[in-house]
Amino acid sequence: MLALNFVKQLGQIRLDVDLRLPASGIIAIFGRSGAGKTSFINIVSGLSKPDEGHIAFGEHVLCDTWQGIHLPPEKRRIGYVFQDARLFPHYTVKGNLLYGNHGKPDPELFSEVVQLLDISHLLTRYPASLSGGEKQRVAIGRALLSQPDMLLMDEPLASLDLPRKQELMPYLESLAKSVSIPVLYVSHSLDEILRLADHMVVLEQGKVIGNGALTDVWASSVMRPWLSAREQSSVLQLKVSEHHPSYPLTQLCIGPDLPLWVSRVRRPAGDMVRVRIHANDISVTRIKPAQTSIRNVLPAIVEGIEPHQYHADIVVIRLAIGTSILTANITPWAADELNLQVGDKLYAQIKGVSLSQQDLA
Ligand SMILES: Nc1ncnc2c1ncn2[C@@H]1O[C@H](COP(=O)(O)OP(=O)(O)OP(=O)(O)O)[C@@H](O)[C@H]1O
Repeated sequence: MLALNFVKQLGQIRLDVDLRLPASGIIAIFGRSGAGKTSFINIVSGLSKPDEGHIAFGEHVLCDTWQGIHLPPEKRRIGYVFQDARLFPHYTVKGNLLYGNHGKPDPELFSEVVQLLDISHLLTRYPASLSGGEKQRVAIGRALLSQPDMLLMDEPLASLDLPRKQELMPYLESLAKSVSIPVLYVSHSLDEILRLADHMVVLEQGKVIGNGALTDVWASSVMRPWLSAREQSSVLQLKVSEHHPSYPLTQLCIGPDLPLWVSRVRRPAGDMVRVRIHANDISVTRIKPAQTSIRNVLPAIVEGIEPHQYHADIVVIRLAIGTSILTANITPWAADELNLQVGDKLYAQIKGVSLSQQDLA
């Protein structure tokens, strides 16, 4: 477990953090510009000192202002990937990768990292001849080869144009699936976070206003101001049940005896996949429709009904389906005509389910 408890005055803003974070997986640090994200990870890395605080990874205390402990960055066993790759221009890619190991890495780890990031063909090249995405892959490789206990990534895609972002994303997705250390990943891109993170921390004006599993934070009211009506969605982690024998479809399990059919995924039964269901893609009906083209018509119970905070033409319905909660956007007219009440039993028709590109067959 990563225990972070510190305060630091940053001009007008007081950064005030008290968190216990998981010991592995990608932990997104999200918030507006100026919320304190970079200051937060600079304190974890040791580049900056808190006014007061205690930071420990398991038994390893990195900082304790009361005991006078403040390990310098190089003693913290932390890998850091910045927005710009910051490679040494006079070293080849291989030289850059070996920098943190005094030229002698574990050969097995070296080939694993080179393979993960697909950089074997770049090893003899110099940074000046690499694209922005390739440079970032090398920077990530260098950080991993230093065998850190923790990785900090501060907007690693921010300086790249869209095609380069798309080029790097599959490597980050592979990294996300393979890391066994915590990765603190600063970003203000919700798309990136949805594709990569397991856990999410939301900062506002230096304070932690959201912290937990990504699916829980995503469903919480904390995220409302960031999502337009079109982007409002539920994010669920569901188990693969089976693949359709005739059609390119896969059945996921959204609850006991509740199948959710999605485009075919490339994972075997039993694996978990993350899906996103937009609130605008769910409609509700009191009677189970017969002979509909929509494959996913599921029994649901109304858990909540509230007007949309920012859109007068939308009513947000929270639906319990199996063990999941989904939100649906409907018009106030439809809500009145259906005379919806909390506790009502309905059918939810789900028109679309998005999956990550990596999960699709
Ligand atoms: N050493 C400092 N002295 C005074 N103010 C500071 C200091 N460092 C940061 N700040 C202020 O603290 C706030 C948080 O800055 P920080 O860079 O951590 O935010 P951020 O969330 O990473 O923003 P961005 O997304 O724009 O990078 C900003 O208002 C910044 O101006």
